[in-house]
Amino acid sequence: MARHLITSALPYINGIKHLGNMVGSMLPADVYSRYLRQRGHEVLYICATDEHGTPAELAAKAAGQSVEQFCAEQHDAQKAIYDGFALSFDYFGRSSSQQNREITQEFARELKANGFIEERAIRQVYSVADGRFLPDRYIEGTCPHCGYDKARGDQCENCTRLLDPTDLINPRSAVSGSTELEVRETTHLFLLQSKLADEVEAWIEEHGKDWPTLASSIARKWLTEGLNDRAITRDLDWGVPVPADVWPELAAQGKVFYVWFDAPIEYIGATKEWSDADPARRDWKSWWYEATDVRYTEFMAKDNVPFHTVMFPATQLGTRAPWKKVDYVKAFNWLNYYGGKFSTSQKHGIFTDAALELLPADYWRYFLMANAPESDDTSFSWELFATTVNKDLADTLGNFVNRVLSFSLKRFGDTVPAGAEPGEAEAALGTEVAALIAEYQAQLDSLQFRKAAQALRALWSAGNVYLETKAPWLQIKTDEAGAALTLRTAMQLIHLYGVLSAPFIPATSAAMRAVFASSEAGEPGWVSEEQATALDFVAAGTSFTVPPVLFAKITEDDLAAWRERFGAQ
Ligand SMILES: Nc1ncnc2c1ncn2[C@@H]1O[C@H](COP(=O)(O)OP(=O)(O)OP(=O)(O)O)[C@@H](O)[C@H]1O
Ligand SMILES: [Zn+2]
Repeated sequence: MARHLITSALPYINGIKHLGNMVGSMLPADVYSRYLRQRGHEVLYICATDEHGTPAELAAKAAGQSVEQFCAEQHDAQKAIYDGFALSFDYFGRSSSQQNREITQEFARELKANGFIEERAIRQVYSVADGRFLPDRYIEGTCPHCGYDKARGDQCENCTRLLDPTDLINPRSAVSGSTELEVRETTHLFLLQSKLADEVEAWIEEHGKDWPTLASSIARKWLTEGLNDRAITRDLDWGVPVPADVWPELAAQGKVFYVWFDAPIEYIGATKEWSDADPARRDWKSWWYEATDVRYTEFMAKDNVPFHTVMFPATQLGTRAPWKKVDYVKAFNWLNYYGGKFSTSQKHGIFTDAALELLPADYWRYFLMANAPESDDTSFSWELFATTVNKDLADTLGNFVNRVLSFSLKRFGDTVPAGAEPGEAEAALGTEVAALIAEYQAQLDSLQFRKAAQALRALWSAGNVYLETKAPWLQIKTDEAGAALTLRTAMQLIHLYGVLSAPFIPATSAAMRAVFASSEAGEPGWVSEEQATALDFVAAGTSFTVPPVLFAKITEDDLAAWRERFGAQ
């Protein structure tokens, strides 16, 4: 069995994430990790908070905290929410860790030794009032093309033209509003990506063949536009310092690496954090270095694709060391919320903390994955959310479980009833279920999450159709043994659902498995085709309990209140 390394794009530290972040990176990675573990694979799912950069510094300042304190608190706050969403990280690290600092510096040393880093003097805008150089996006002014007066130094969001800060009319600092700006010379390290362009292209040709179109097309577009040399350091207080043994002068000036240089390296850094927490049993290097038996899958939304398919591989290739590179890039489009993209800075949409206040994680997990923005941008609407929850989760799954168990309890007591031997209907059901499981597996193996959710729903529906056809509430009047068989068979499905639904709705799945006294505690395994066809998981005579309602229906009143609270128009 292959070992599976899985990472999801690092959530930035500047605040609580929204449902767009959740479905565009961490949640699908979790579903996939859970699925692979259930299939018996060795899985390492790594994520971390991305903590460096100017936005973190400014957010800390706004909160009246030191940046270290701010990041530590925000990391814990995000981690608590991810626990609430049942994200099964093997490790959730921090890009500001000592481990990441050391590995990032080592990458830079190797790139320098191989001739891929060089010092260049550049002219950059300095704000006298703020006492700092301003990154392009922190300079605002009037767009020379369209006259929009809040254009940023890197881009005008009104006409989308790319800008240089010196293009702006009446430039001012976005930090303080000061117009006392000067252009000063400063020296930075440049990663000579142009020297690596051919190699990266050849690597993508060879390894990107099976990537989904969204990932490979963005990577190719980026290459066609040309891989330029990039400044990989900044004049900031907060970041991985430039190593003094190689660049004593720059280190003395307090230069740090640019956040996009150290963030992907944190996938490795966080793996070392994981390993250092239990060094006797964990070996980070075996996952990353000469790791030919590892299959590495990355999850992210489309804006992160260039960094993961082009820039990070270029960085890895430039070290000339056998670092594990990505095998499969699962990229997502945007989840939108009424009139635009979910946005942290604009506080637009539903945030993960608020979502958990409304409903348990499984409601969100299922809805988000069943409607994941896989082939296109997708819009969240409260109506779609309510319909999905009410139809799929409450009616098709929850009601099935409750109906079967309550009726059986009433007529046959609290153990799985014996009754007649399985007949034709049960054989047909077993065959159908086995085929649906094969479909479900195939979709999960190819990371098609919407289709996988459809296959799962089809499995739940098959149980309902069987129950409606056999109608044990009528059967019992004339054929008690037959009614018992129907209920016993339906109970096999409840156990089966408890196993197969676990990647999507882990808590509810555990509740379904716990219905039967015979089920083993802990994470479930998977089912073979023979087991699925035989539908013989829980023996007659096993005691069971009727769980509380698995999914409550969303009412019109709930909807009205939520639309109002979350500004849905
Ligand atoms: N609306 C969205 N739909 C799907 N994925 C998203 C969405 N917004 C962000 N992502 C993804 O979430 C992951 C974490 O992103 P990050 O924490 O950097 O936030 P972000 O991209 O800055 O989002 P925002 O602009 O809302 O702050 C990234 O892979 C990013 O591409
Ligand atoms: Zn403009």
